[in-house]
Amino acid sequence: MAGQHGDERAVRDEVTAARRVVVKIGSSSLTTASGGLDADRVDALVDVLVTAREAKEVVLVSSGAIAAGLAPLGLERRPRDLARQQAAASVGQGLLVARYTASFARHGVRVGQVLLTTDDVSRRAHYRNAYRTLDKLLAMGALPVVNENDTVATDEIRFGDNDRLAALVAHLVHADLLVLLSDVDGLYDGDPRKPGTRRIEEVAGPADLEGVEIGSAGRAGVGTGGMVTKVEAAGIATAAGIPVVLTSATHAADALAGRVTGTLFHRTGKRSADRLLWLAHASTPRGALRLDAGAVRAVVERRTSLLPAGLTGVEGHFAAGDPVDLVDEDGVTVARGLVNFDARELPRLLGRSTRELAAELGPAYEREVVHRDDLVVLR
Ligand SMILES: Nc1ncnc2c1ncn2[C@@H]1O[C@H](COP(=O)(O)OP(=O)(O)O)[C@@H](O)[C@H]1O
Ligand SMILES: N[C@@H](CCC(=O)OP(=O)(O)O)C(=O)O
Repeated sequence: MAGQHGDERAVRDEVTAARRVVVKIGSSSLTTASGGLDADRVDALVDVLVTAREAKEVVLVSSGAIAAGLAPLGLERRPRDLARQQAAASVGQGLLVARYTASFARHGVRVGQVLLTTDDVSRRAHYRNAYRTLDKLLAMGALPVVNENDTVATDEIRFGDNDRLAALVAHLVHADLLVLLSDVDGLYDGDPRKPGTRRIEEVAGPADLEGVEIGSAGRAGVGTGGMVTKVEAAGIATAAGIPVVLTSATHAADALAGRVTGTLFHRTGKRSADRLLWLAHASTPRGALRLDAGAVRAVVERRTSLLPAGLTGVEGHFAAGDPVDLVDEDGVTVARGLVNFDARELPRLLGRSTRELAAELGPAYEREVVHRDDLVVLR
């Protein structure tokens, strides 16, 4: 696929010119074979990021909290249960950030730790706040080090992998480039441990991924999603207008300087309305609202708010502000949105006009069930 696309040069130029970059590094690139953080590898990454900062603003999304916490807690491998993973993350996150703080301090650079959950990025007030904090850190010359807030995230609301988190952070901070660093130097057309597989140099769109065997985590055993989550993350970022370079940590300097390395994913879409990307990819629906055919047309085609008149059913236990799926009469999900009512309030509103409800129950009931600004169409 290399060189087949006429706009390759233009995309490479964009990569070189990127002013704000999100770099994500996986656990497998930060740990030693025997477990624990590898100070030399952290230092090597930090040196590259410090050089990149001469021309760009850099946000680092770093995994490694769980991996760093294993040895200090006497664990031989990554535990499967959430509670022990969270205990390891709690111990490891402190060690990880201490390591980055010391390593960046060699260059006089301050780091700021930012721990995010899915709620922080799918609810409007939290989203704005996360953006403001990251933007301010950059403006004040500090380097944000982002990770998921592993110790408080429950199974339902976890990202679980930092690849998708990195794609969403790239969108959140309005980055012009996402660099995913792993222990493998790009996307291969099959499991790179098998002889005969080849690195794919460019992915111009989903068609270039047909027939590619995208496998799970590698031999280090400390990573989570393998290539699957990296390709998903690249899909999210490129659809939102951000090109992605996927390569190994050892090629980080090349990637950041715009030299040809790893796999380059071209952007496939334009920058989308801010928070809605998070709503589609970061939130877990807490319930479902069933819509009649007229409401489906209004929401999907005319992009209007969802009113109680178009509702025919409610499922799940959710509170006002939670993400819910909007499903059609056949049960197919057509959109996702943040609902303005608790689940228990909705049954009495089904099929009623807002005017009728306001007259009967008071002006608070004149509001939309889901406002169009809080709604993302999924089909
Ligand atoms: N098609 C593929 N191309 C490249 N790597 C792949 C592919 N399929 C599976 N992998 C595996 O994915 C691993 C990277 O994922 P992971 O271990 O989760 O890394 P990280 O800790 O960097 O997030 C590689 O080491 C590789 O063995
Ligand atoms: N938040 C977790 C990250 C999990 C994760 O995505 O790991 P990886 O696949 O190595 O990027 C941690 O810090 O251990």
